[in-house]
Amino acid sequence: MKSHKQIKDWGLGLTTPLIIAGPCSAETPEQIEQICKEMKEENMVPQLFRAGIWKPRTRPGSFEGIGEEGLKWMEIVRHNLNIPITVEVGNAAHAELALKHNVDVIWVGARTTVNPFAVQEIAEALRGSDVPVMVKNPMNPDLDLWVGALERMHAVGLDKLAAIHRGFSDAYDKRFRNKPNWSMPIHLKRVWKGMEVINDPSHIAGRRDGILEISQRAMNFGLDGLMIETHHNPDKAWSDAKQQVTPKALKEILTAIDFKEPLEAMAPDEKLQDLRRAVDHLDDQLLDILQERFAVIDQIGAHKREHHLTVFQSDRWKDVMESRTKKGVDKHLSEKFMKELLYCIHEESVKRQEKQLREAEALKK
Ligand SMILES: C=C(O[C@@H]1C=C(C(=O)O)C=C[C@H]1O)C(=O)O
Repeated sequence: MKSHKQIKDWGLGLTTPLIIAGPCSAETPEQIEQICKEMKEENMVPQLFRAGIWKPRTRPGSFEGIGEEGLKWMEIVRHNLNIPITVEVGNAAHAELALKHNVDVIWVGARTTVNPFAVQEIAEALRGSDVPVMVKNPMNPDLDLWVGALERMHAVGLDKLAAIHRGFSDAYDKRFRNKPNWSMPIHLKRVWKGMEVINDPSHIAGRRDGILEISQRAMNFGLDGLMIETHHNPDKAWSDAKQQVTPKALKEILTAIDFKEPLEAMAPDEKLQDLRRAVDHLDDQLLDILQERFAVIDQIGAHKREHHLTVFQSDRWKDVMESRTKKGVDKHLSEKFMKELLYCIHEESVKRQEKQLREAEALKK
């Protein structure tokens, strides 16, 4: 897999869990100054200060960001708090301006990640610089698109990379502003070894009282940091008012989180090794059972071929689904898990039987 530099090797003195905080948008020099002041007073200076300078808005008419002027205020923050700064870029012009103002870390937003043209344009604009780039997940849960955006950065020589999980747009589930998909960062870490994923609970929850819970879950899953929108007067913020927290509330949230240790960093103890051996053994049994089940499925397939029957049998399938789901639920397995598992098994069954049919037909010819 592509080699990249992890957050600790970006040369900015950052460590994980990386805490990034700052307002959704830079609004005025006074606003930025006040946030810094309260961060200092609360002894809650993050490792990296964020602010949106250009805001991609769903509909025209809302605040679209202060523009280049805000970058000058950000440079003052760096001086004032003595920490690096990060802003979002959405096109090549933004990227060039960010470099001109020595922004320490650049991030690509979800609405940009979905567009490979825009991502490529940004990558080209950053070519030759050594700036670290964090890529937010695309709006839709498409792992390849996310990985692809990171690859585009890597291909122009940018090797200080990280990802941000900010959740995914969902038409129906309105419990979140952007629904988290915890498997997605785990898959990303699997396909790109060592890729760190920061979590953005502000955009996932969409409301400040949901931030702690989402942050805790992100830490439970082993994500590598948090980006939390912070404003001295959240209710009066020019964008994302509902999801921003004060520096004081940020401190309370961070104090309440139980930060977990990544297990990879230490050797598993005896107890854990024993339990894992038990899991290994059970998985072997599970595979034997599956092998047996598919052997019977193949026999049913042969029977269907002889008797000219279709592979998919809806009444039987409905019965299998309902009875197994109920049995699973009685054994404290979730209904969702049971259905997903059974769908998966059934799909494989009908594919195998259909393949048998195709092969038999090919032999006849
Ligand atoms: C095995 C069969 O073929 C298909 C596979 C099923 C399964 O995996 O349990 C059930 C119904 C069919 O759609 C069958 O007809 O019994």
